[in-house]
Amino acid sequence: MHENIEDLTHLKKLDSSTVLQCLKSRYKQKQFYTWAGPTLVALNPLKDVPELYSKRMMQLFAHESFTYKTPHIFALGQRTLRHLQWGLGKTHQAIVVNGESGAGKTCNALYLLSFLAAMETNNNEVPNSNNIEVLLCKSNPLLEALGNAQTLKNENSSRFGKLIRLVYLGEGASTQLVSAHIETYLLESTRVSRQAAGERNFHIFYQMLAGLSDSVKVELDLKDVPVWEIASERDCNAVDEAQFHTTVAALEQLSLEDTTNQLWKLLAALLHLGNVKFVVSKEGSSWTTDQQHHVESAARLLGLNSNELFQMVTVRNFQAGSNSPAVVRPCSSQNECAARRDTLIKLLYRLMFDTVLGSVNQKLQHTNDNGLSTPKYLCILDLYGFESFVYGNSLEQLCINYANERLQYYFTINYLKEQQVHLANEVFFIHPTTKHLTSIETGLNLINLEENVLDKHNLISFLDGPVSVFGVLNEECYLNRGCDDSQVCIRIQSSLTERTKGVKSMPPSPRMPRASKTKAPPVEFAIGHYAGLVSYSTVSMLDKNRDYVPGEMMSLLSKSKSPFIKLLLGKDALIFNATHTMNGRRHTVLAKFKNSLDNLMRILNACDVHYVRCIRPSVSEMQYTLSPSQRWDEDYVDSQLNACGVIDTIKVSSFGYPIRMSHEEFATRYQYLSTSRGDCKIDAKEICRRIAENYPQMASEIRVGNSQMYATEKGIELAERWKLQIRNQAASIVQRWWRERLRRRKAAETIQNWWRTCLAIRAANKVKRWWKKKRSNAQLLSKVGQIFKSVRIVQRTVRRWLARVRANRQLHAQISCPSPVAHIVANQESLDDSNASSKVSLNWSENNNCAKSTQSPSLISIQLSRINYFYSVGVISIRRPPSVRARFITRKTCLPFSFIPPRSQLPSGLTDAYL
Ligand SMILES: Nc1ncnc2c1ncn2[C@@H]1O[C@H](COP(=O)(O)OP(=O)(O)OP(=O)(O)O)[C@@H](O)[C@H]1O
Repeated sequence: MHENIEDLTHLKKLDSSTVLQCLKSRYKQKQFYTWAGPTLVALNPLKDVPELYSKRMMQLFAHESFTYKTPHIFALGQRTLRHLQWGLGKTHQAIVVNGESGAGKTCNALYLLSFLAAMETNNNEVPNSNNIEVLLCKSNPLLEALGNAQTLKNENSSRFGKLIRLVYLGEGASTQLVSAHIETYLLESTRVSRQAAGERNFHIFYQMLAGLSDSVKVELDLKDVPVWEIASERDCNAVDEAQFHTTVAALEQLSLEDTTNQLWKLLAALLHLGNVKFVVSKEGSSWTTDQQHHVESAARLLGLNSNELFQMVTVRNFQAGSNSPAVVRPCSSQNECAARRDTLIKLLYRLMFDTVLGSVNQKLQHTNDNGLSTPKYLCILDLYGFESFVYGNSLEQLCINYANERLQYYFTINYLKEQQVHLANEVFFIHPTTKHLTSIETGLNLINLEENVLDKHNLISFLDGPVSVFGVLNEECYLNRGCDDSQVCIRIQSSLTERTKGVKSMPPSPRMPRASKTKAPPVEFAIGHYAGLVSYSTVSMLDKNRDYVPGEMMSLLSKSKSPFIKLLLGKDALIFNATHTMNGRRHTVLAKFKNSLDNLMRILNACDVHYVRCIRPSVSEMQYTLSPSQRWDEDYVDSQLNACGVIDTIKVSSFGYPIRMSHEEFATRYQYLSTSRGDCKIDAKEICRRIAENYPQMASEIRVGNSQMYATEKGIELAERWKLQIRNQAASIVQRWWRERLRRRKAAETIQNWWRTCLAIRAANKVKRWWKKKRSNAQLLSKVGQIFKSVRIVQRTVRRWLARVRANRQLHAQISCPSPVAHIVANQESLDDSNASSKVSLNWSENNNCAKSTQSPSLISIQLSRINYFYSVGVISIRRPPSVRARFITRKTCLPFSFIPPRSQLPSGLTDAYL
């Protein structure tokens, strides 16, 4: 019965066969991921397993406690993100996904990216289409279309290396993804013009041929062409058309729809150029072609003159010195013409790839940097896998394998060796109850890395040192002395004979003629890489390394009327200049590649690196129909495990502590776990010791070393959990105390309220009483007032009456007293009488002077029978015109003082009396 455990470091027996059996039994149970200490071993299922990467799984792994138990690519993503958020180890984090071609690197990197994107949107919200994580996921199909191709090993092989740098801002849970940048390494541009048998060009060509509408094809002259030399339509497969729409959608989603048409134009031009073949002209001194229509189409699509284009491809410009005039000479052979044509095709494709990538990077650029916090990077490196073909490994394979070699060396030095040296030098504080790790105390003798590391170091210096494969190839390119392929091969072999550790004798390839029989010059050399022996062919290696772009090609392209070509060249002007060294020589492909790898290593050095080792269970074609056990090729898996150092990792990790931090950092972070917190006299190391003492459960997970603290992932998880627990307890104490305070305050307020209410009631009662009293007084007053009012009315009435009586009396008295005032006395009978005038006694002074007198009487009384008529106003004049008896002219109306009978009752002749 084989052990089936989730972490290979927990195996009782740490050897290859036990590890293999464990992985095999897990593979059969469809458990494709296994921990090897901090490293994740990912077995390629060779078929889709959607349930393994579902949204539900993402949600499960987003939950912290799940992280360190179940091996999964999401668990590694979650762990790395936690390290970034908590600031464990270095500020920046990196995940290196490596393995052979077809082992599943790209798939795992994509799942990782989608998990990180989901974590950013909290797994359930609908993300904004302009969010960085969404744009990143959208850019993937586009980059795959432009940079992936079908190879013998993998139907969707990445033909470029990719470093995705995610930029986060903020601390802890508020850490947020703000931008991203995709850096690419060495696009295999030679594939555009030529592919090995059984392989295809980049996917985009087939997608275009399968998906473009007829009208667009007519516009691009793509119709009715029997064969395309660089991307045969016959190689189109069922998924190309569907993928064409995905690529177009990705271009639209990234707002690059303007580029789409230009892209098809450029790719169509490359197809046309690829079909151009060269024949010697009739005169024999120049070149011509049978495919003039392809030249015409290519020139039209590139915005160039067709004659100039053909001329540029078939005629070379020489310049002996910078001051000497240029010499123009036709190419010496068909191959030379074809090479110049291919250079143009490769150049345009590479520029197009860089421009599209530049646009994608612009979209992913950081927009809301608040400048308050320093950015933290989470890098995902998906570099091409180790490659070794039976025949035809060339400069591309040399670069790819060199990159893998350097990554492997980095891993060996930075992880395994460092672990070993560190653990050996540290004298650990071991808790008395722990019987674990006695091997550390007695010394680390389990792994002997010395020789291994030195070997790798030698091999890398053999590849890129001053006297090395790269050295020879670069030197030959710079000297340009016309060395042929076999001379280069011999130079590589002979100049490095003393360093034969790296160069091993290589049996001739089956396809190569045997040297002994044919005496053919050697064109192959072999290198013993960490992953196996690889034979490289030097055929065309120098040309590929030189990657020469003729000046006349650049000047012709700069005359293009196409704005897209101008855009590509705008970038290339910089690239073209940058490809020249200080001494005027052009940088070779190998030199540029080494520079970019040096840069990559610098980035990785600034990061805490986590590894995903992808393992392909079988070397043969994808065997979807076979059962998992049938798909398992033990020797092949074993070689991969050994090659990528999984076995070494397991050995070191079984007693290693991947997380390290200074005593001070640990003490500050976990001081809550120490009983002596806040005591400044105790040093950080002592606090760490006390923490380790306080928690024996953590003893095997956390070690107090001489120079720093060591912890396992589990140890940190436990420490974080306890820290949280203590914080929660402290928080609940503070809350309790605070609530108690609030309750007391509330109680005091209640008492104060009650007392204030009592006081208020008392005061109110007082006011009420006073008011009552006041009101009774007021009532009394109002009664008195009413009495007074009544009294006043009575008084007024009485006074009026008295005044009237007095006036009457006065009137009577006036009448009786002789005065110059007219006194008219009339009786009723006389008035009634028709001859009244005779009876009315008008008694006034005959002298009318009184009317003029200023002393007019104040009251005139006219008695008619029993009625007295009073006129109290001064009479100005009394007249007796002949028509009436008498007329009294008064100063003002006499009405208020007079009793005026109705006119009908007035005696005739007194009509005016009341004027
Ligand atoms: N986790 C996985 N789930 C399902 N299928 C997978 C998985 N990993 C890999 N595969 C299958 O294996 C194939 C090769 O994987 P992938 O392209 O990721 O390899 P690679 O290591 O990136 O290769 P290269 O270096 O050539 O780009 C995929 O096309 C897919 O069919």
